[in-house]
Amino acid sequence: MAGSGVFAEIVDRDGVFKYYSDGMWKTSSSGKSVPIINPTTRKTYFKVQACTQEEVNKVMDTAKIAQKSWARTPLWKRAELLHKAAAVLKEHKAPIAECLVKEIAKPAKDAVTEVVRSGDLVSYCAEEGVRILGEGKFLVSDSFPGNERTKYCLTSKIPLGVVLAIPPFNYPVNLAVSKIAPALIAGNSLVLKPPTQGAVAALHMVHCFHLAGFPKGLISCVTGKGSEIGDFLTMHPGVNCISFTGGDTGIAISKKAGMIPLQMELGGKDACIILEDADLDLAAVNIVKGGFSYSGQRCTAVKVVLVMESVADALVEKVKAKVAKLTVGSPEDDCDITPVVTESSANFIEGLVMDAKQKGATFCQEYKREGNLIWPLLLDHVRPDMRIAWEEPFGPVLPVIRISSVEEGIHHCNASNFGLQGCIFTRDINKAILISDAMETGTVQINSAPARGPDHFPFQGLKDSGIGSQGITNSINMMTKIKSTVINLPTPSYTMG
Ligand SMILES: NC(=O)C1=CN([C@@H]2O[C@H](COP(=O)(O)OP(=O)(O)OC[C@H]3O[C@@H](n4cnc5c(N)ncnc54)[C@H](OP(=O)(O)O)[C@@H]3O)[C@@H](O)[C@H]2O)C=CC1
Ligand SMILES: O=C(O)[C@H](O)COP(=O)(O)O
Repeated sequence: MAGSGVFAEIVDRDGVFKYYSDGMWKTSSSGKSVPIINPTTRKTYFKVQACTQEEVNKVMDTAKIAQKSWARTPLWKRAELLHKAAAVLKEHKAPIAECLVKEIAKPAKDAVTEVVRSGDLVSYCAEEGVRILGEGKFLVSDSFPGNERTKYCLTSKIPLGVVLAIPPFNYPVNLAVSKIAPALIAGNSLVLKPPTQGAVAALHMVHCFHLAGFPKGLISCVTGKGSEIGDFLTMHPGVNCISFTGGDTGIAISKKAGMIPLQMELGGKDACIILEDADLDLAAVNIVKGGFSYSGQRCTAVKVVLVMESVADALVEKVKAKVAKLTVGSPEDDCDITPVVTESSANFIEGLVMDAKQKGATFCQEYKREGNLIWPLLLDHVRPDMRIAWEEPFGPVLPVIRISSVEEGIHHCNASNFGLQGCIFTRDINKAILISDAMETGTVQINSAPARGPDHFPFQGLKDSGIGSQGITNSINMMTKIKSTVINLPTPSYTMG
């Protein structure tokens, strides 16, 4: 049960969940709260604090102070605390998963998986951090022309300072720890601004770090609508790095942020290219899993199928048969398709569907919606003049475009403003590599649906899909900078005896 047991201290007497600052759970002086609407019932289920700018300033001050002593904490001790946090997270997976079910309508099983995956990510990050931060580089001057060996250069990876983490609603725990753990193992302090939908799950996750015994002020969590408190956070002079996952908001942030490192993972329009020699059964399984998991609310979801005309009828029939077996209903019942996160999201999705209808797409199922719940919909014979061919529905609606050549498929994929992932189904590995090399996306999956996991794989978006690269190792490195220390010898010294 949310806010009970060890979590009782994170909620106030009025049932409003507190924010976390200076190692304590606090009620905001704003006297205002932000409602979290259960996507299934469309009624307020939780409330969180609407933090003030003054409270953000205080958080930044304590983060800056705490980071200085944290940077003097041995790597093995940092890792030890992260392992403890991972264990606490997993121990309390049930109440945290329940929050995900109520706040973002994540199917119960997937919700538990997200929390366990997050614990595993934190532990892997602890081990990886000890390894890669425990070594640097040693260079000698005479490797460059004209130099004797009179200089030794020692390089090490040093922390950036205060890292601001802003995760999205669809993974409010996993995409939070994917920023928190690398920041901490690298010696930074961390300020978290969770998504409104998913904030209570995130607060429970933060409490697990609190219970693990991290130093006061090192980790903070401020809540409030991104549209109200977001700019103050991302433009705050106390922030030394921003790691953001979400939509076009990230593009706006990148234009406002100062001279600081940015890690952005944004939207996607992941294309699935089906060649004539593809295993259509395998492709159909992956298209349904990739296109409809968590009701399509994943940046790595399959967002458009580009299928060779000669096999299109057969593929569409296979996909239709699998779509018909998807269960539709409440996340508590572990249905495959659950309500999308907000009414505005459902309205946006409906707009794309109506546009496709008006322009003549073939509806493989009747369009059906009840509140935020939209039944899975496959649209065939989609054409490039339809919005759904290019825009990201972030919902259970999947367009199929029939192509007459592989080049046409690659062209459509590369004409998108997005460049996150893509996938190819073919039995010819040579063709797969050629197409993969031609696709302007950060990742290409061969014979499987796009996916970010496993979480140690490098994960990056090109074009409007992001800045920099995620994945545990890349995130750790991105949250450090290099420092060189040069020892100057009075005379050349060669170590060859
Ligand atoms: N690449 C990915 O993995 C994801 C992409 N998306 C894309 O984004 C779209 C919208 O999803 P959503 O989660 O609402 O994404 P948003 O980009 O709107 O929100 C992502 C995060 O940014 C916060 N935020 C909002 N405005 C600001 C601001 N001005 N400054 C700082 N932070 C801000 C949000 O807080 P708050 O919730 O309080 O607004 C949330 O924590 C989706 O339809 C999808 O296209 C969404 C999720 C994941
Ligand atoms: O932001 C997202 O939607 C996630 O990065 C997708 O992660 P997944 O591929 O593991 O679901």
